[in-house]
Amino acid sequence: MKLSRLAGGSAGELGDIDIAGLTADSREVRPGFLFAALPGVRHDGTEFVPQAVASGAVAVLAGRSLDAGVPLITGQDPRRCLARMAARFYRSQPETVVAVTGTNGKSSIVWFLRQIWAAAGINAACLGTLGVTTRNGHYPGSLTTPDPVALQRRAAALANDGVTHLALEASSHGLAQRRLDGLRLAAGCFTNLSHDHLDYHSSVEDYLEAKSRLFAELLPKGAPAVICADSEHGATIAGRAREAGLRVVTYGRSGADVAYRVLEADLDGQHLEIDAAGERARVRLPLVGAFQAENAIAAFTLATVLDSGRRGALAALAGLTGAPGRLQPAGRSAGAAAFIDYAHTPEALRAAITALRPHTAGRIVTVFGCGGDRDRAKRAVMGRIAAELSDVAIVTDDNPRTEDAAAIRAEIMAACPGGIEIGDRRRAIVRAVSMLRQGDIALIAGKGHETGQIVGDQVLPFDDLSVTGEAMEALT
Ligand SMILES: CC(=O)N[C@H]1[C@@H](OP(=O)(O)OP(=O)(O)OC[C@H]2O[C@@H](n3ccc(=O)[nH]c3=O)[C@H](O)[C@@H]2O)O[C@H](CO)[C@@H](O)[C@@H]1O[C@H](C)C(=O)N[C@@H](C)C(=O)N[C@H](CCC(=O)O)C(=O)O
Ligand SMILES: Nc1ncnc2c1ncn2[C@@H]1O[C@H](COP(=O)(O)OP(=O)(O)OP(=O)(O)O)[C@@H](O)[C@H]1O
Ligand SMILES: N[C@H](CCC[C@H](N)C(=O)O)C(=O)O
Ligand SMILES: [Mg+2]
Repeated sequence: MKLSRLAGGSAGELGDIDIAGLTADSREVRPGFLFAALPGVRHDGTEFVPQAVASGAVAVLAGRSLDAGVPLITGQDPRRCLARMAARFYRSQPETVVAVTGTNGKSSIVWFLRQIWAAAGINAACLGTLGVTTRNGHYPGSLTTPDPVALQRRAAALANDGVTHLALEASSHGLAQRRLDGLRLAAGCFTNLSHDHLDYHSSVEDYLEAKSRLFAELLPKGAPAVICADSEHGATIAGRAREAGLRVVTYGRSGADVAYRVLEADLDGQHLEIDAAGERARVRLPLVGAFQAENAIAAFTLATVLDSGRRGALAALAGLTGAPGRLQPAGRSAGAAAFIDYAHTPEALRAAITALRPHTAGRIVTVFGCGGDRDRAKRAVMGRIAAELSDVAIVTDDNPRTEDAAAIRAEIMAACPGGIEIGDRRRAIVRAVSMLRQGDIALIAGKGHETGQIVGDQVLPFDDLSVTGEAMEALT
């Protein structure tokens, strides 16, 4: 593609060069590429311009003027320019793209929405922490919201494969770093906001600001903003959405547009009563836990506010398959049950333990830890929540990464009175399961679908689901 077209006409007389690809990483530059020199957390990408040019970059995008020795495009917001260039470069995207943001629930909602669409015969995909899922299969990914070049490349590949509907996760990093700024969005969803990533965002306000970009800046006027009415920050986001000319739609126990209540719950699912568009319906959701009902209702609201019929969407709820690692059953024996869950934030841990409480007359034994090289402030809070809400709390290792695992556990233990410390995750799980008596539940939290444990720079194979399942089988 010609540089002038790629730049949206802003490259002036230098725009006749052909651009073969684009990247923000000098190590990935190939001959004929445009290199985007972006300001980062650790480096300023302009440091790498000489290296990029030496590797064959024929144009540079930067936030300020500099002597690159090749045509230079400057923009005040180079991350946004890169996202838009990537969209022009890869050209297509699925017709309907929905972005879901919030601290918790994103992966679950996009996972459910894809299934509701698929049940209506739509060729749909979802993209996020769990990777990309289409009707043809599942492709693992690494980031929740990929960088804009990878994201636009993927969106185009999906569209070229006939995918018309895409539900994707908009992480706060992704929104702050403009990774989604090249997409044409049809609707947005806000779930909730609670303590997370305060190592990256300077304050809760800054974190909320990143999330609100989806509504204030990215969605086109008139698009639906689907917001959880039960969330503390829902009203703030709804205000921002209205100011931006969006159509606010709320869901939840107190939702104005889609309201629901749980009538009955057991270890295999729950009966919901749903009020939407002046009609009341009952559905059996084959998933456990209050937060899963909330996420399923979010997906139902998104589907119906766009183009899916209400009746089909209700029927699809009854057939939903849970997202891997989200309150996923991991075995039942001797009258006890075990679940694994991806709760790695304080509110998620609270939601997971609270979700299981109505399902047991017995005790809840919680196994959890905290990841290294991540927000330290959440460790004590998670310790307190686990101690308060569970009957037994076992503190173990999550992904220590480059930190000292014992030091992470000590920060949790300091706020987890009565907690039992077992660093080795397998031993912690086996111990938790061995404590179970008739009616008890074990909750193995923090790693959900992950299949490795990150220790230093190594990823050691580890899977909560199979370790817990084996321990449950051995329980008599
Ligand atoms: C903290 C964070 O979000 N970092 C992202 C950020 O990197 P950075 O600001 O640290 O980059 P940097 O190292 O300072 O370098 C600045 C620039 O120079 C470039 N560079 C760097 C070195 C070099 O040799 N050559 C070169 O060109 C880098 O590619 C970058 O563009 O910008 C990079 C490129 O634009 C991203 O790839 C990188 O994501 C890294 C991989 C990452 O791990 N991000 C995680 C924390 C993340 O985004 N997580 C979210 C949230 C998940 C959740 O909600 O739980 C996600 O969406 O997954
Ligand atoms: N609606 C919700 N309210 C509160 N907690 C929730 C909700 N949905 C999910 N959770 C908790 O958050 C965990 C992660 O859920 P999910 O993967 O759907 O969220 P996410 O926003 O994609 O998270 P991440 O940012 O880590 O990708 C769940 O395992 C559960 O513990
Ligand atoms: N996307 C999140 C996942 C955290 C998962 C948890 N197991 C941990 O390692 O803290 C992160 O990278 O912060
Ligand atoms: Mg996710």
